Amino acid sequence: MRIAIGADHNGISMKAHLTRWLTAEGHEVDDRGAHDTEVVDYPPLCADIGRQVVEGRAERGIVIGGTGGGEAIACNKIRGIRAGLCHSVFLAEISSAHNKTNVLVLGAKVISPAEAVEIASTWLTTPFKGERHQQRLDQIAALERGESLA
Ligand SMILES: O=C(CO)[C@H](O)[C@H](O)COP(=O)(O)O
Repeated sequence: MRIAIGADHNGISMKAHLTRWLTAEGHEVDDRGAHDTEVVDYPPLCADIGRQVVEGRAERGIVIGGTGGGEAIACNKIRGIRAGLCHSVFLAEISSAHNKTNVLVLGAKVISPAEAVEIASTWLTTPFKGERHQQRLDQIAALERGESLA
């Protein structure tokens, strides 16, 4: 799978760890930065990763921050992105099975690199369940288009 990965200054080392693992698993990884621990703002990075996905240059994206909360908010501002902040294997499973997330967000201050690998592995391999969950994704897409569901 083609995966675009990015991290702010808090996630550099976790990004390197995940990139090594993803590459060893046979994925094609595009490391979009940051490339050092100089303090950076994460919204431009989130926008870049999101656009890589919605414009088809990557099938999935992974973004790493300190906690990942702001990164998830920023990624979800990009039309077509469904970003899930997952700090457990269970959340990663539901994020793929129910939410069909196309960006995984992680917090390097919250989980270990080994946990990040387990979470990413589950997120990448869990299939979307469709059915009633597709109906909800359709409703989210309508919200994104500015439609009122009420
Ligand atoms: O996780 C994050 C947002 O949710 C960021 O990584 C975090 O807010 C960056 O903060 P700082 O510049 O103090 O390292």
